[in-house]
Amino acid sequence: MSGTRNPGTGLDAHLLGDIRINTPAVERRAATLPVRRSLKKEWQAGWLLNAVRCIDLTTLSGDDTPDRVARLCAKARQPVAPDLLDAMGVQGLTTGAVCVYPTMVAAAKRALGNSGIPVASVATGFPAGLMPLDLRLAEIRHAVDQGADEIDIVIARAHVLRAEWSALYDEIRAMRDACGTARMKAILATGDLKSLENVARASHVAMQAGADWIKTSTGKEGVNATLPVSLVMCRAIRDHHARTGHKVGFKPAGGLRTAKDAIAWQILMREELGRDWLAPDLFRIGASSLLGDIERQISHHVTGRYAAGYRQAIA
Ligand SMILES: O=C[C@H](O)COP(=O)(O)O
Repeated sequence: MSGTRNPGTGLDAHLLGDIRINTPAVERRAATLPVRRSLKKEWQAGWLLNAVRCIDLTTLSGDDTPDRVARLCAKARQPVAPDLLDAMGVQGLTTGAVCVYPTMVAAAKRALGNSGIPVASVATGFPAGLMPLDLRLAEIRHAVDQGADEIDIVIARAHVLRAEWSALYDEIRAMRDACGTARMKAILATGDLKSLENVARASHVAMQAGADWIKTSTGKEGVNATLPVSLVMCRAIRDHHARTGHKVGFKPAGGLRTAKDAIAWQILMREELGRDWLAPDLFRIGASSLLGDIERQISHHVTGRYAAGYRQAIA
């Protein structure tokens, strides 16, 4: 990530109290986003390649093993078949990061070697976050000791649902301190937060507490990333930038499976936040099974036909 980090601010309770969301207007605007730009074919391929470099290629399963993580890392290093990239004149394409559980960080670091691809680790009792705070902080420190470059924390949803904003702020601030030089993504688990107002409030608290990115979901909630929720989070990011001058990144995650999804979310970034938010330092897509469809579409762009599924064995 280039540039300075978001240092956060004090907790601004007034701002939280003033938040009002016009839900029908948000839903209408979100519905227009996927159809907003009719992309020329060449541009579509460019947007798909950009999506690849912004993917946090993820495995967060109970049956993860170091071997599976090593295979995922091989895919992160070479996310699209070299012949397709050659045909498009593209070199050195990698995913934005790989994202794993803390016990898999060492295996990911080994497999990624000197590729420069960051390892992101979930922590703080992912996905529910229902562990004592000292254990959640210890888990962050463990992941950082293992070599994690980025930490994806989960917030305690109860603090949002009970409007305990200073407790939420203090916890996230302590997590940011425990991360040290590792960049911190704050997962809001928006599917658990009950209202778009709560999504906006939690976004602001996380940014005020120093989150480097705010992220929609763990992938384990009943409802994961949606465009309306993402729109509300992006507007909170825009507002934070206008107030403080600091740019916070955005990471939609959970349920993003198709090349169409990848393009819709990039249009959202472009329309609501601008070009700066289309690069991996400010935009990541958390996904375990998106890359396969993107590669299929790229293959179709280059060869005029869809490749067989076995060519995109992972992700
Ligand atoms: O952070 C990433 C998510 O856990 C991925 O969710 P997914 O498996 O639905 O792509």
